[in-house]
Amino acid sequence: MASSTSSVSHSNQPQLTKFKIALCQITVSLDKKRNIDRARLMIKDAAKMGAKLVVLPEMWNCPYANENFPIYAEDFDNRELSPSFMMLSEVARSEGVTVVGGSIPERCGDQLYLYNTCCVFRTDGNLIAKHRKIHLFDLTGEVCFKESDTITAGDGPTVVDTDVGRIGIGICHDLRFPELAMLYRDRVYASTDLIKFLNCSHWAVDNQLFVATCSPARDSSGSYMIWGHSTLVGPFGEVLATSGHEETTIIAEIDYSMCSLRRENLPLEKQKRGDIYQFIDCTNELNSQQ
Ligand SMILES: O=C(O)CCC(=O)C(=O)O
Repeated sequence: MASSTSSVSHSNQPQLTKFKIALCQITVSLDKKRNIDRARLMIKDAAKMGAKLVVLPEMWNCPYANENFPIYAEDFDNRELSPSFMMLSEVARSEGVTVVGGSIPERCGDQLYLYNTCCVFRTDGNLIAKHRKIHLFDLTGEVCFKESDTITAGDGPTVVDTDVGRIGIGICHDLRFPELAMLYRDRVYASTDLIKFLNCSHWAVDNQLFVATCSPARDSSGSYMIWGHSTLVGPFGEVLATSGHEETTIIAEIDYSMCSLRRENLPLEKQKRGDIYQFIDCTNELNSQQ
C-alpha cells in the first residue's frame, strides 16, 4: 500500500457487530527476534481465546528510543527484509483475525526517512491500512525527548473498514488531540500506546464510541518509562477492561449496539450547536451603548 495515510478497504465478509478484542501488552526487549516470536505467540493465544480483533502496542519490536529506531526499522516494500511485517501478515491469515499491528519503525525505500507506522492486516493476511504517527512526541522539561530527531510525521488520519467494522487508528501522542477522536466518531478508535492517559475515557464519552489503547508492559530500565495499563473504554466512558503494568493480554467484548443505544438516548450529534461555537467580538456594540 503506497499511501501513508487514510485508507478504507472493503472486505467481502459480513462485518461483525459484536466480537472479542485482544490488547496484547507485550514486554519489549532488545532482542528483535524474541519480540517478534513473543508477539506471534500472544496473537495466536488471543485468537484461541476467541478474539477477532487483536491490537499490539507502539514500537513493539523495538525499545522506544531514538537510537534504536534506525536499527530496528523495516522497509515494508522489501518484504524479505521485513520480518515483523511478514509475521503480522502470516498470523492474521493463519488465525483468521484482524490485526492492528501496533507500530514499528518504518524505513521508506532508499530515502532516509523513518516513520512510526501502524499496519493493519485483514483476516486473509493482506495489508489494508498503514498509519504513520501524525503527532510526534517532542517533550522538554524534567524529561526531555524529541521523537522528531529521527522520525518524520505522517500526513493524515487513517480509517479502515475491516471484518470487525470501521476502525480509526492513532499512535500514542496522536491520542492527545481531540480532533482525531471527533473524526473517528463513527468507529472504534484503536490506539497503540506507551502511556495510558485519561483521554481515552474522554474521547469515548464525548464521541460515544469504543476507544481501545494498547501499551507495552512496563520497563523501568529504559530511558523512557513505559506505563502499561492497556484499556478498553465503552461509549459511555465506562472502563470495560484494563490491565496492570505487567505482560498480559486483555480480552474484552465490543458490542456496537451500545454505541447506537447511547446515541439514541443522548443524541449529542443533534444537540450540538455548531452555529454558536465561536467568539463574537462585541466591543463596538458595547461601546456604542455607553
Ligand atoms: O502524550 C503523551 O503523554 C505520551 C506520548 C508518547 O509517549 C508517545 O507518543 O510516544
